[in-house]
Amino acid sequence: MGRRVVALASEDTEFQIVAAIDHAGNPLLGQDAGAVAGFAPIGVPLATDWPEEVDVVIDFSLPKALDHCIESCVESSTPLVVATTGLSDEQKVKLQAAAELIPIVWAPSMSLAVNLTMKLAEQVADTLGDVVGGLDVEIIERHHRFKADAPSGTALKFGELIAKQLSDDTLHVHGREGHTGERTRNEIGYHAVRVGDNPGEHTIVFGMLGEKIELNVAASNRDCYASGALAAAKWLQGRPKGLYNMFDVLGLQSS
Ligand SMILES: NC(=O)C1=CN([C@@H]2O[C@H](COP(=O)(O)OP(=O)(O)OC[C@H]3O[C@@H](n4cnc5c(N)ncnc54)[C@H](OP(=O)(O)O)[C@@H]3O)[C@@H](O)[C@H]2O)C=CC1
Ligand SMILES: O=C(O)C1=N[C@H](C(=O)O)C[C@H](O)C1
Repeated sequence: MGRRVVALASEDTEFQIVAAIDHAGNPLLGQDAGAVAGFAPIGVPLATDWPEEVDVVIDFSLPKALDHCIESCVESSTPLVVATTGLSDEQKVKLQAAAELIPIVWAPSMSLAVNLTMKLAEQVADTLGDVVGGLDVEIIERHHRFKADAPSGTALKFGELIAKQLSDDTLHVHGREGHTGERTRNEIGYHAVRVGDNPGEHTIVFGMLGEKIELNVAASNRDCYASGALAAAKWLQGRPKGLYNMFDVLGLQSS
């Protein structure tokens, strides 16, 4: 994702890339970030040093890298876009605490289509929550074989938003195996498929007795996430401290 963010930002005159951060063990350190992204050099080497003064930081990394990123942004009062998924509960609390000091956009998917589909999913769950015979919700996500976390942060977010529209005692069930017995009415099932270079696909199945609805949203490439993160970075400029998400950025927040 770092490569695509660099590529799209370097084509956008509103951005000036001043740093590209990776960890000390990365063999590409010292190489020009533009060239690493497959384009012309931009005069910014891949480095470990945190820049002193920047307008915004975009983080697509690993949970283990995020703590340092949050601390550095708080220390330098820099707005932050967090796209990394698979955070621990402790990290989520840390992020919330940091948002009391700096403006942060945090979202498991920066994609416009995914965020819009989340709104549709909320609407379906709200409308069908009490349907006669019951509503079964299953979330199937597909990603590339390199993905480190499962289920995807986006699948978990879909589940969280849908659960808010259903009963308070919703159970989140990850996969099924063996003699599971009948499916209960109050569970949301998650299924993580890892195949090839899939850039991300989510299918939300709302199953009833006699009919079903499926919402499917699929990326053709990863630029939807990079461009969403860049839109979030622009949107953050001049915002007060606080924790925001892509619904805020895209104007999809319900009143
Ligand atoms: N919110 C969204 O829209 C999206 C979120 N994501 C999430 O973004 C994250 C990154 O995804 P992706 O780019 O595919 O993953 P990659 O593994 O390809 O990239 C992660 C990068 O972070 C580097 N890294 C590791 N440790 C550190 C560190 N301590 N400091 C700085 N950089 C470090 C890795 O280096 P090395 O390879 O050497 O370990 C690697 O270059 C994942 O959590 C993914 O789920 C992805 C797409 C969209
Ligand atoms: O790792 C990925 O690739 C993606 N991760 C995010 C997630 O976990 O939801 C977003 C997107 O689906 C791509």
